[in-house]
Amino acid sequence: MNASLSEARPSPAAALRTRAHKFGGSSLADAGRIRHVADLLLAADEPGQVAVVSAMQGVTNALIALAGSAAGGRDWRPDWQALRQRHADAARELVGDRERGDALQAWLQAQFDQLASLLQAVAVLGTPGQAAHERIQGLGEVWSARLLCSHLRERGAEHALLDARDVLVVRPGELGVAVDWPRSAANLARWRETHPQARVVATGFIASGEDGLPTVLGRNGSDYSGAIFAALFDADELHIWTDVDGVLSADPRLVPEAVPLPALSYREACELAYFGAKVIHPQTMTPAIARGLPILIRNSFRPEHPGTRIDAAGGAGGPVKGLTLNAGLALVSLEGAGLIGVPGTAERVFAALHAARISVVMISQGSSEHSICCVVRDYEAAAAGTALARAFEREIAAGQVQGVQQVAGISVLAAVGDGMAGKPGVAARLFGALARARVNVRAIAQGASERNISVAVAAEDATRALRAAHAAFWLSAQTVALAVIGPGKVGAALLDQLQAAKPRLQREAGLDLRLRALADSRRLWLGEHGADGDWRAQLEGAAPGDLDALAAHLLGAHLPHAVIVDCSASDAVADRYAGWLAAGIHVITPNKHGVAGPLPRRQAIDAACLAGDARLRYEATVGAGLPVIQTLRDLLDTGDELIAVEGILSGTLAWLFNRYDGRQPFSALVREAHALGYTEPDPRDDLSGTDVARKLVILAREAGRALSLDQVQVESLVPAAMRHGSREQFMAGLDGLDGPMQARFEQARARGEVLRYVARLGQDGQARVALVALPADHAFAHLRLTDNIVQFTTWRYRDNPLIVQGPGAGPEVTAAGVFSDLLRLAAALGARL
Ligand SMILES: NC(=O)C1=CN([C@@H]2O[C@H](COP(=O)(O)OP(=O)(O)OC[C@H]3O[C@@H](n4cnc5c(N)ncnc54)[C@H](O)[C@@H]3O)[C@@H](O)[C@H]2O)C=CC1
Ligand SMILES: N[C@@H](CC=O)C(=O)O
Repeated sequence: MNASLSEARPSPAAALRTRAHKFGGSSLADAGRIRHVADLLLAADEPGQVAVVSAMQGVTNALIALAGSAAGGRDWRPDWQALRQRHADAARELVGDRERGDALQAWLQAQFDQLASLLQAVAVLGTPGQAAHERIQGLGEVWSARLLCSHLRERGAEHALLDARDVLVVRPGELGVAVDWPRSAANLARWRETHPQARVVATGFIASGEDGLPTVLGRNGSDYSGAIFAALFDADELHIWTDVDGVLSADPRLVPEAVPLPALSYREACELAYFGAKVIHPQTMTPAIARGLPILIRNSFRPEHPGTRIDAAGGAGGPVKGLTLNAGLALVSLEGAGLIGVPGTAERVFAALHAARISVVMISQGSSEHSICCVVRDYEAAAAGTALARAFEREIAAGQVQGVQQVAGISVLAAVGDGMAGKPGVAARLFGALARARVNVRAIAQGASERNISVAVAAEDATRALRAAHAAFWLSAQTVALAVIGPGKVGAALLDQLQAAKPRLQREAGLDLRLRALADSRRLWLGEHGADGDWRAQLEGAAPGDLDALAAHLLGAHLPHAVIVDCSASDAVADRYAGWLAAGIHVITPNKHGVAGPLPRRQAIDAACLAGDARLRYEATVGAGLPVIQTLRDLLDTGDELIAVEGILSGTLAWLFNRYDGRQPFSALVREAHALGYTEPDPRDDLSGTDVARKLVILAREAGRALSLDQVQVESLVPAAMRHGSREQFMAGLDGLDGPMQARFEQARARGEVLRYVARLGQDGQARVALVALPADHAFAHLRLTDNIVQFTTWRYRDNPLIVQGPGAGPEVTAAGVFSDLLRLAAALGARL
């Protein structure tokens, strides 16, 4: 707040003669803000200074409302009184000197009395009339300029006060008011004779018409005044002070990650402004562009921020500087064989729209000339349709044109940047991002200047489209809306890993993994901005909820990408994958029920993936964090042929038989494995061989074999009597395993062999998982802890199988496998990984 203008952006002092400043209403909201503006002006090291001001925040609207009340016969006095009081209070705070203060209060009272007289006249007439309306609207600037100037003088400054109505002459033009430059310059020269001060405060927004009556410059008029006075005073720079850090890369209400742009060319600024960037109006720039005058957009609340510099060069940057979104539009199109190769069609379309006084936002015509379409404002679509139907009445009647189609609810997304010109791949990047965000493009336009690519999309997709495009051009992180189901052992480890990695991923990979939903078997937590902080606490306070709500919440976020990570072992959750994928939600899981489940379910899942762009990743289902599936996929994708798979696919069973030496009960080891998080939630899934069989099914299916779980020969280690009942009952009766296991162990030992639970998928299609006794020097006899080993015998690796080996169970390694899947997916979605 204390930084001065010159500290904020040093200018070559020797070269600088005059700097123009324009302060918007938010910079002059109250006495405190006006004082701050004075601080900035007084601290500026500039020989000449012109400060052009808007009315205090909200005052112009209040004046328009007062005129409306008076014209409508309503009592305007309370609002008039409130406005008077607001200015009187500000004056009291800004001017402490009794004499000056009294003079200012008297001047204000006279101003408000004049306003009251005007309002009385309006009330009598029942309409303000154009002249009175313009006079009333522009009073706010007269008052704010006087307040600022009086305050500056109170602080010893010598600022002159310029009422723009005494100098600036404008006339109505096709594109708004046009300046009468010669007359205005002559008026200024005359005014200067009596006001030679180097520093001036001038009113924005207002001017005189050619008839000498007060008038206003229209929307964004104060910015325009800033540029006009900058030109009239022959300033070197125009600083437009507002309440944001310059022109942002996108509307921050739609893209909270939008970033301030350091530099723009005039053309880029015009394109962005035209398509909705609110900071600067193109008209504002015309006097500046004509003189090559740099415009700086700066934040009066943060003067130390450099803001955005707009000049002819535009500065460096990526191919796309910013994105805008124009809402409330409609598509109007004309289609038919009667348009092909007929000269003058476009002319007739635009002549008809011009005659109906409809402004065209965007135009698109394919080279086949079979159709031509325009985007117009929603509220003008019906009139546009009627105008075109009338213009092509003959062709429509003859069936050469199929009538006029209208589609409401359209938004236009525009990517803008001088750097797009001549750079291949920019459009591809934009359209790729939109495709991955599931956004359908209705129409496209790109001018030959290649400075703007505009796409028409359905309004409901617009925010998602904008965010996807924003991330695609590295203007912000690639944002992924994430839900985690099943924060048990693996899920909790994953969530902790995600939380720890989040800042680094955001910083280094431009990836924002935003946790927006969490569900376990009892509770559902849904969040708006991501569970930054303690996810355990979020879940703790959560209520029951269903997974439909979770999916709807993810999709409703307008974030480009939605991912569900299922870390449950639930069959019911896996049953939803196909639906989620079809809805465009990516799924990542270590849960085997989806990919190893019944064939029809798996086929539905695969079909959903094929039909859309959503992906399913499940590396951790086999081998936890080991790259088992990826290895097999790479072999097959490069043309190899799977002959057989053999290995130890259960971390739990590997650990149990690596550890079991007959001296301690087998059941004690099972309890330990369960506590260490190696086993399935129900350890019978491991001991029965079902978990291993599922993994074999997953690998077989990966190789294109339609294997089902019931086709796998499975040897269960769970005695028949212990197969039913709850998990708790099973765990309580675990000792029942000890006798049979001890016996098998002793038999093997007597032969010098070891026990290992081995899975095998043969060339003949036979799939078998069983406990086998192996010679003590067998490769499978020398594994450690939870090590899995998977031997792929393929056509290329037929003499010596390719082996993947390493820890195959445990929450941390499994979570890491799931996380890697998520990052690979994010990379495919456009993150810099
Ligand atoms: N532990 C390991 O080493 C490995 C585990 N996996 C798989 O990871 C998954 C998770 O295993 P753990 O974390 O050990 O299990 P866990 O029992 O610790 O956690 C399961 C979580 O799922 C939740 N859940 C269960 N049914 C649900 C439902 N219908 N809706 C929502 N949430 C539900 C539970 O509330 C719990 O939070 C399993 O599918 C397992 O096969 C895969 C590879 C290795
Ligand atoms: N319980 C399983 C966990 C991984 O799938 C195992 O032990 O391998």
